[in-house]
Amino acid sequence: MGTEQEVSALSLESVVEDVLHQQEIRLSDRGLASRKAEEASSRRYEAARWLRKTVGVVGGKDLPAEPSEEEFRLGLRSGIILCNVLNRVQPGAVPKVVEGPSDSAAVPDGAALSVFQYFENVRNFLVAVEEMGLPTFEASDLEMGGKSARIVNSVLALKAYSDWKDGGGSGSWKLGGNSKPVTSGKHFVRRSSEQLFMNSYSRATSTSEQTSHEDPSHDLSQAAASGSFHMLIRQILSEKKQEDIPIILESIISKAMEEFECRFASQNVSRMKAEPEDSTLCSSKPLLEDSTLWCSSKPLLEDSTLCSSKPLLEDSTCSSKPLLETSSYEDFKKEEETEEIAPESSLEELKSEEEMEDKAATSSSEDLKEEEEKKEKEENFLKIMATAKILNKDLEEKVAQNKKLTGQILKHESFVKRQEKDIQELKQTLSTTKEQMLLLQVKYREDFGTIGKQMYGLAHAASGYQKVLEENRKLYNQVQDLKGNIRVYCRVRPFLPGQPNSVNSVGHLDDGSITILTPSKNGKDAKKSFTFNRVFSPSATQAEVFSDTQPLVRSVLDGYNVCIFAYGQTGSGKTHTMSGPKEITEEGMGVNYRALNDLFSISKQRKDSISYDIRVQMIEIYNEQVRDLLSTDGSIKKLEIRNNSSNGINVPEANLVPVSTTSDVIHLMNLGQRNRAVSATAMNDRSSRSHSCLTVHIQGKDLTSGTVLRGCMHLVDLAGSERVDKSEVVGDRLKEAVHINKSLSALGDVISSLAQKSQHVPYRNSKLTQLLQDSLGGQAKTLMFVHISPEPHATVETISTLKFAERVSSIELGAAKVNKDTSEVKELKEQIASLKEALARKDAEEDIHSQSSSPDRSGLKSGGSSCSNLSWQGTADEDVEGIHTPQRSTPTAATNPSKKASNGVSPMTNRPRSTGSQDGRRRNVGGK
Ligand SMILES: Nc1ncnc2c1ncn2[C@@H]1O[C@H](COP(=O)(O)OP(=O)(O)OP(=O)(O)O)[C@@H](O)[C@H]1O
Repeated sequence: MGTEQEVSALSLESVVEDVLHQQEIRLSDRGLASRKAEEASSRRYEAARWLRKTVGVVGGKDLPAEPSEEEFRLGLRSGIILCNVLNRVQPGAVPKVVEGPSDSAAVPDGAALSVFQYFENVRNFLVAVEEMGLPTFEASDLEMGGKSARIVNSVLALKAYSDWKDGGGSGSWKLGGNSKPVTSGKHFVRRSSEQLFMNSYSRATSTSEQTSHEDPSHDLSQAAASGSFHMLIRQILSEKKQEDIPIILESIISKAMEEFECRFASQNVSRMKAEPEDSTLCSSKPLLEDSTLWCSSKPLLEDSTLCSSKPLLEDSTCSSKPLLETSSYEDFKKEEETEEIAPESSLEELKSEEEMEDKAATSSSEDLKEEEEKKEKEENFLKIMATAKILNKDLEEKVAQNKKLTGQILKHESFVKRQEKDIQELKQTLSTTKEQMLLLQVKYREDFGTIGKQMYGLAHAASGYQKVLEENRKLYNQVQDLKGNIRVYCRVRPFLPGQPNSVNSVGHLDDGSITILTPSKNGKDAKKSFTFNRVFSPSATQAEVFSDTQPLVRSVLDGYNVCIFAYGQTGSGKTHTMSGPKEITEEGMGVNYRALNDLFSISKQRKDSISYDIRVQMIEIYNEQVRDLLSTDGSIKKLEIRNNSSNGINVPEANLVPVSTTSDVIHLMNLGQRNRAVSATAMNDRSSRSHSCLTVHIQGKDLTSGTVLRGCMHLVDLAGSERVDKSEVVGDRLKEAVHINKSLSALGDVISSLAQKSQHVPYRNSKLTQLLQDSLGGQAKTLMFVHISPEPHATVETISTLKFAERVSSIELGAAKVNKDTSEVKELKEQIASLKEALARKDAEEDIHSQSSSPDRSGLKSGGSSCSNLSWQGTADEDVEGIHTPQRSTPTAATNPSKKASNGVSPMTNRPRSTGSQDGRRRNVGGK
């Protein structure tokens, strides 16, 4: 509200100020102001000189002879000079003059007590002067600058009165030359002097508390007098309601306008009525003219409504007080008449009147000017009216705007109400939604519970499915085991660095089959496909290769015999698969290392239930000689292979080294590699010139039952078959190649026999077949890695190799059996052994006894020996098929002439051996 009030007040004030300012500018344009100033100065000097002359120095301070307006005002401010001079003129007029300090400068102007006392003086002076019927002024005129004119007038009137009195006081005294009897009482209708003073005083000390807000026009007059129009408007509006402001402002303006119009009308009437007596009225009342002029130059601020602040104006011009004061032209006329019927004037007075008339005549031109000025003032007034109308219009517009704003506020209010209603509805919806959410949560929880149960069932079913799958796999393996098929994995070597690799003999390859291309052939001969248990591409890693081998390796710990052997053409990657590259890295480690590491970790896992003893042998068959690769004394001993060993060790003379860590294995492998016969050939710069065999012997004792499990694993890296024309070997290398090829050929024969389920299997045709007899024809689990090279020039050997592998994979060995000795079997074995020993001892004793009693019996004995030998020979015969050829040869040659034929020459003789071999195998199984 404050801002709007201020704006309204300011706009109103600015309009008024603007008009006043324009008026002043016009006045100054005509030099009126300067003229008035000159006139005022001369009158002031006159008054000052008279005062000085009459009272001299009063209150310790002299009044200058020609004081400035300020000096004049300040000089009389204490009222002492005024009271003194009045007492001189009219002794006793002011009974008590309050004297101030001798030096008024010593007391600050603002000292409250002094000021109050001074007001007392001034008040007394003004009352007295009023009583004398002389012109007065207002106490506040002494306080404010620019207000000395009325003081001067009053002083000069007193002077005139004094002069009149000094002149004898005859006749009636008249201000300005017109006789005016002091004793005749009041010559002008006026309010009481007390009221006059109080009005003056109240304005001088007016505060906001003293201002009535009930009547805006009154406030207007008050404020205009105090010069704080802006403050007033603000004050009026401060306590009003927003919607009342335009109405109040409108009321102020309309009152102002009414006042203007009234005044304007009054002025016109006044002028019209004054015109016939213009010469007398105007010429005889210079003071009145001044006042009129002053009054009309301040139409708004100091108009008739503000008359209370202009006693002089009230006194002199009724026309300026049409509303509040009762003075009017009629009154004025009456007074004039009263004056006219006053006591007769003296001759001098008449003279003076004549002079005045003359003066009036001479000043007629000035009157004309005055008339023009008045007209101009009227025009100005009309302009002010127009401005006021514009202001009114502005106000009306503002009222309209206010109404519009009020409408908008109402709209907003209804909008806010709607919003509140919406919010309530939303809150309702929210609470409903919350409830629904809670219900949903409960339902979801239930659903989740149900889903959880179902999931659990599914998981159970899934695990069951996994179990079934596992079972299937087991069953498949069991079928494989029962059939005793030799597993065959095929691995294709990648092209070696620097080799031309644009043409590849391997056409197609997947997990279980491989197709070899023969570009030289056409038609269906150009492609040959083979199927194996597993086919590894050239990119297969060592780890991938081993992962498929791992289950087989682990079965050693369960008491099975396992044989893994690498077969292939020279340079096809056999050594790489079994041992790894020349520089062994963790990723490059071959099956040998990985298998042993795996055995170690499993045995550690089972250490609480089974105690394992792991030992290794490493031998090679070089030029048909068995050599110990773990020999540390540098001597290469020729070793024998025995297949009837009860402890499963076929080469008992070879070093059997216990191992328990990977580093042990690495150490042994390095030793074996160093001892192995390796040479560079045209096909392979590090060609193995021997078959090497790493044999792992494991014995596990069940810590609970005492059952002993024995497993044996042969990890064989065969020497590569080579076409000597291609390998370009001569001398020792050629001899090696011949032996290698011969042993591989013997292996091929054994495989063929086994594949054809021949009754005779020629194991003893080579050391290699003798060594692998248990694995190829026994209860072992056997895996062959068949290696091929991708080079096209090796295609013939590749196809031949793969055909051989196919034959191997068709071999059915029968179910592998666990080498498990229960304690009862052990006992029985021991009993058999002791009985055999006892029988042998008895036989020996009997032999000695019969030889000593009868020489003929020696031949019988020999025959008996032969039987017994037969009996032994049966075992020996097994040895013939197996290992103990030297032991076997002597008794066989001596006791069984057909033995020679049994060396694979005659199928007839071969059959019982073969059966014996099969029986031996069975016995061996029984023995185990
Ligand atoms: N899978 C393979 N990845 C990378 N290189 C291989 C792979 N197989 C073999 N080689 C490399 O081929 C070369 C011949 O391999 P390796 O010596 O193992 O053949 P081999 O069949 O043992 O030969 P030989 O019968 O003459 O002893 C070696 O340099 C070997 O590192």
